[in-house]
Amino acid sequence: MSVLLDISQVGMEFPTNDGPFTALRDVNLKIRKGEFVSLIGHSGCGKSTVLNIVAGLHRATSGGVILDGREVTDPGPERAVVFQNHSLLPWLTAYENVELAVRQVFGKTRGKAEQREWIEHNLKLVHMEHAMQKRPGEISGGMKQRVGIARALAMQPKVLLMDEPFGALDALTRAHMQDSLMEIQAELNNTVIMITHDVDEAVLLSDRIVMMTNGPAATIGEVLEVDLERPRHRLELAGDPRYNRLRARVLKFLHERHGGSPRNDSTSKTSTTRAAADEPAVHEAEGVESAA
Ligand SMILES: Nc1ncnc2c1ncn2[C@@H]1O[C@H](COP(=O)(O)OP(=O)(O)OP(=O)(O)O)[C@@H](O)[C@H]1O
Repeated sequence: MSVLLDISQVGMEFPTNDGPFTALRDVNLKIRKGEFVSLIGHSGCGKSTVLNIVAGLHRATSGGVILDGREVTDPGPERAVVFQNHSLLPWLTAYENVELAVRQVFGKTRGKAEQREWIEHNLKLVHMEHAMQKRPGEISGGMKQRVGIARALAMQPKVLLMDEPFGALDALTRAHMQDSLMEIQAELNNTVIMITHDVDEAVLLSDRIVMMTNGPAATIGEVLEVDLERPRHRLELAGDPRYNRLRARVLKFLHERHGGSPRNDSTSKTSTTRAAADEPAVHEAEGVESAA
């Protein structure tokens, strides 16, 4: 499989009142088409900065990002972003929020009826067909995130960027959303980069988990291949020793090598000690280049 997204030697310095602050240094990652990659690391290590650079919202101060052969210099519809807080326009219905994005991307190439069909199709994908005419103020947090995901999918992006998309949801809603995302992924095979603080979420959803070191000058510490077959079912995986080894590997990185603890408390359930017995495939940062 060929590389779709190439993050190469990315560094980021922010100007501050105390002089330049180096948030990222030498971030290298190649992502293949159809891959689902999670970024995990302690709060403030630079995950959102990486995502924002890929989105074109920030310009890296060194290195750069190539998407499908073109350098990323500014935001564009081929890189749709789903934020933690839905970012829907409150005065528009769910349908109209998706319509806005569809018009932006397909306004000139698809007729009105075709656009309507496409909007409805994407709202159906996220199980929101029953609430298409509701405004964000009239639906739950999980439903708002579903609309945000429908809006992003409807743009048919080359890469879908998700910044803690389920971080503000309760555990049960979050689990439903993860299952929905896996279903959608099975159907569409999108290329996804998702930031998460939840180790279970990372293992359940990802093909690879990219673990970032603490800042300043954060970089990629390790990359873990999640070679669990799909479809994945959370209940079956809970008793699967491979799942637990992968989970423990991420926890080990977060707790032992880099101190502190991730924000999401679902990470505190399993001890890290079993990871050593039969280590899953882990690449040190340098190995990322050759792995891709
Ligand atoms: N515009 C900015 N100016 C100065 N420093 C910044 C700016 N944006 C981010 N930073 C700093 O860069 C570092 C990385 O921030 P970033 O938001 O990318 O981390 P994160 O891993 O996404 O954090 P969290 O998990 O808490 O969302 C932090 O130390 C942050 O304070």
